[in-house]
Amino acid sequence: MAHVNVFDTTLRDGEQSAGVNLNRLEKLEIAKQLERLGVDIMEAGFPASSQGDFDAVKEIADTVRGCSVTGLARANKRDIDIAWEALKGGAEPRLHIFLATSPIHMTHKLKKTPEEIVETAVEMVAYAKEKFPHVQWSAEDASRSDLDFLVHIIEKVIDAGATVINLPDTVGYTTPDEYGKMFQYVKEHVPNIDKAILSAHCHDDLGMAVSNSISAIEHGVRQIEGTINGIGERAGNAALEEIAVALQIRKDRYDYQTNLVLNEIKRTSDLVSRLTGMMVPGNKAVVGRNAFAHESGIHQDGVLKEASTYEIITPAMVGIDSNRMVLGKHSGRHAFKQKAQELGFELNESKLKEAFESFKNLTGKKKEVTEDDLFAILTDTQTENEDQPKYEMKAFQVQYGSINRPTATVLLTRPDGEEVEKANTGEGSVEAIYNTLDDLIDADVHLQDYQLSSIGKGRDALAEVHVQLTVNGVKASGRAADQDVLEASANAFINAVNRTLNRQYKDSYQQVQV
Ligand SMILES: CC(=O)SCCNC(=O)CCNC(=O)[C@H](O)C(C)(C)COP(=O)(O)OP(=O)(O)OC[C@H]1O[C@@H](n2cnc3c(N)ncnc32)[C@H](O)[C@@H]1OP(=O)(O)O
Ligand SMILES: CC(C)C(=O)C(=O)O
Ligand SMILES: [Mg+2]
Repeated sequence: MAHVNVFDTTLRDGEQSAGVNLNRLEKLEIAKQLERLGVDIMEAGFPASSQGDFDAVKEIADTVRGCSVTGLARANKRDIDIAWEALKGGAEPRLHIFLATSPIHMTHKLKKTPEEIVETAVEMVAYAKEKFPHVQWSAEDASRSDLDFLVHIIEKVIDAGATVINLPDTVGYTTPDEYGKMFQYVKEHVPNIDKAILSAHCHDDLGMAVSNSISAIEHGVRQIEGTINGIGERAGNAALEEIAVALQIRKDRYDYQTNLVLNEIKRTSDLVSRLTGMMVPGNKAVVGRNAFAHESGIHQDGVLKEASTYEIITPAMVGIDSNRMVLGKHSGRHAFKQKAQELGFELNESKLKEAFESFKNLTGKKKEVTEDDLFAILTDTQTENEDQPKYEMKAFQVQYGSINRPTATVLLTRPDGEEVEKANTGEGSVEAIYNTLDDLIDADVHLQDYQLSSIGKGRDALAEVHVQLTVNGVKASGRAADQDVLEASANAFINAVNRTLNRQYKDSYQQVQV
């Protein structure tokens, strides 16, 4: 199995993401985690670019011992000298010099001829080699460079002392096939290529950074550059966690290994996301919040029976505790039952059916059904005596305005099955409902206490109402939860009345039994 070095550039190219700015301590914290993750080389920054970056690179180089620390430099003596000052205390001082080789960059940006580019590259690699034991040279914009020019300059910089040759797809333009062939061509045509390790550095402008990187590995590259969470210039770099996990999961096809400690991936991703402020999209491969979440019933059922039906990566492999069953609009009975059991409810089939219907009903009204919502639904269903006669509200309507007295119309099924409807008014909407219910219920009912609270947060939180009533002189409490405050209020009232009916029913039942 061939070994592929992991070159992490989260702290350099990753920090080049628009809007990201890490201070020295933040960089150090990420560097320590990258060391735990097992990267072979970390690019800690661009020392000549600012005093802040110089200080951060120096501190990281002086601190980290588990891997090689490198820094970026343009092809000029000043950048190289400053980089040496920052990196010389490192365990294995390493410099990364870059110079563009594409016609577009040479002509318009550097304003140099190809010959001048070769001369500068050779001179600067040789200069760097006087200080650094390891020098990596990058042909910026290699994927848009002339292949024979690349072959020519690579041979020269290897002769000048470069031990790693990086051929970046700087603008994310290449395709897996084309990028692979470029490395193949270089391997076949550069006579001294065996003296250097080939490296790939891909950007994600066309969404192909990871595929391009893997193609490069298949064509002889033994160092892969990228960032955690794929952050980086423009659309970002190749996401290292995706490459490492792809190599592991598809080891049947890819005979390569890295030193990455895969179960440190999640922690590294969280840390980078928090400190850079670059949120990881929910659907991001390997580390996204939804990468191990299942909401649709068929998938949940499959995963509950055998996780590998819909999961190709185990959460534990990348340091995530477990998969998540998200109960929502697309969920089915199997997952609902499992969640109910997790929450401590043992429901019989008919109660499960009833609770499931209430849950599905709620998913039509609410974007996310939380555990608290489920608890409320399951408590209601579990504590409801299904065999007993009861009042049930079929429909209600409240007319409310600042001028007119609120009026409630309620359609109710009585315990004997008869449907009755009445309307009444009140000082407020809840009182109008309660006065109407009073008229419809065959008992002397008095409200003693009413409490309203919310289950969860947000505009779509459930309202929970607790009431204390006296029903024919007997104290009764009732509760109900609903997304609508008025519906919860009505149902809490009815629930309290039904509970006294249940008590009477039970008493009479027990008398018959005796
Ligand atoms: C593909 C990449 O990711 S490359 C890395 C990109 N990263 C960064 O640029 C982040 C840090 N950069 C910076 O802080 C600044 O750009 C600095 C400090 C490096 C330079 O700042 P300034 O001196 O103000 O120059 P500025 O950034 O405007 O222009 C870049 C100069 O470097 C030159 N240059 C670009 N690449 C190279 C190179 N590889 N070797 C030598 N010179 C280079 C440009 O031609 C230009 O030179 P000019 O001033 O003679 O026209
Ligand atoms: C500095 C180089 C390697 C780079 O980041 C790129 O070309 O994308
Ligand atoms: Mg880059």
